[in-house]
Amino acid sequence: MPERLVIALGGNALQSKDSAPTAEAQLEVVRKTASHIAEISRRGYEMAIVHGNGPQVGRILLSSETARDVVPPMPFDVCGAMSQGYIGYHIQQALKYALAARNRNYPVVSLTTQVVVDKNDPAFQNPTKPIGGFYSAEEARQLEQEKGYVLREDAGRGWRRVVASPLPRKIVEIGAVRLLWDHAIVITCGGGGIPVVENPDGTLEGVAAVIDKDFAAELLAEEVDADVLLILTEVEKVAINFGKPDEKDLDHLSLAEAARYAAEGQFGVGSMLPKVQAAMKFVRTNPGKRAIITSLDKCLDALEGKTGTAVTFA
Ligand SMILES: Nc1ncnc2c1ncn2[C@@H]1O[C@H](COP(=O)(O)OP(=O)(O)O)[C@@H](O)[C@H]1O
Ligand SMILES: NC(=O)OP(=O)(O)O
Repeated sequence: MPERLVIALGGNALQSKDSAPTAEAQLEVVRKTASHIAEISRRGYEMAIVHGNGPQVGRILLSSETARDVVPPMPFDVCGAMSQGYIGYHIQQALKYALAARNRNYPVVSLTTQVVVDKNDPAFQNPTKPIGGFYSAEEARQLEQEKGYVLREDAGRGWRRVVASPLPRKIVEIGAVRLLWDHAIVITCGGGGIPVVENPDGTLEGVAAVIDKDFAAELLAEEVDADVLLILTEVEKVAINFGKPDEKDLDHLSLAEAARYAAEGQFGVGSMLPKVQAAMKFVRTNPGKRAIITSLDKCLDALEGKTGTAVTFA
């Protein structure tokens, strides 16, 4: 049986820090990302792909709000759906090409995916998810006053708008993902999924939030009974004492070690911490399985156990 992967793609798989955040620049980065994913597919793994959307949904929202005198602004959930659509389109197009270059005529499909959140999730009272671009402290103050945004300093890189990031509870389209799994590479739960709440009468309603894509990928991995949750980001390994002279890369983290380091504050809140938490949840629920945190360009070596940080139950 081929190993089944759920791959979570981080920001660097979609955008480069060195270029303007245009659609064209994104497609160029996505083409490189797609060649890594196509190579994973060529080695015989089955997979679904989850991607982030923080920078993209923030910019769509800003465009929509800026043009409010000309066209009615799009609600937040619709902006999330738009980000899912265009990022999925880029990955779908680039991956088809990268697979064909390896003589793999394998279908790729991106699925507009809604993810149910709890409307009483405390995250709605405490926005934490950075979206869009960066501002100076002065611009941030001005935006807070003029537009009522909430902005926070983001890891020494500048100020960013933050929005609620509730936990994913249920993937609405999971039945479609399961049907598609045996026939295609499915791009799903993009941007963590379009956040919706369930009304008492069973109807769904979009809400203003951005779900963490690593947590959504974890839920998906549980739901499709994946063998591996593969979280791809900028760093090859999770470290302790990150950014300090005594920084130490970790090849392996047991659940107990991960919990201890997390309690010590070893993982960046809003960056590495959610990845480690997602990995912990996956192996807690599936004690025989593994989660891997590594960089995009090391993904194959990491799957073969040669690098990356493997998170396992024991
Ligand atoms: N303990 C740690 N070990 C490794 N990287 C860490 C650690 N704490 C924080 N980080 C940072 O977290 C980043 C990954 O988070 P982020 O960039 O938000 O993820 P994403 O790839 O999903 O966009 C790494 O590139 C690194 O800068
Ligand atoms: N939705 C989400 O987690 O996006 P980022 O990975 O871009 O923060």
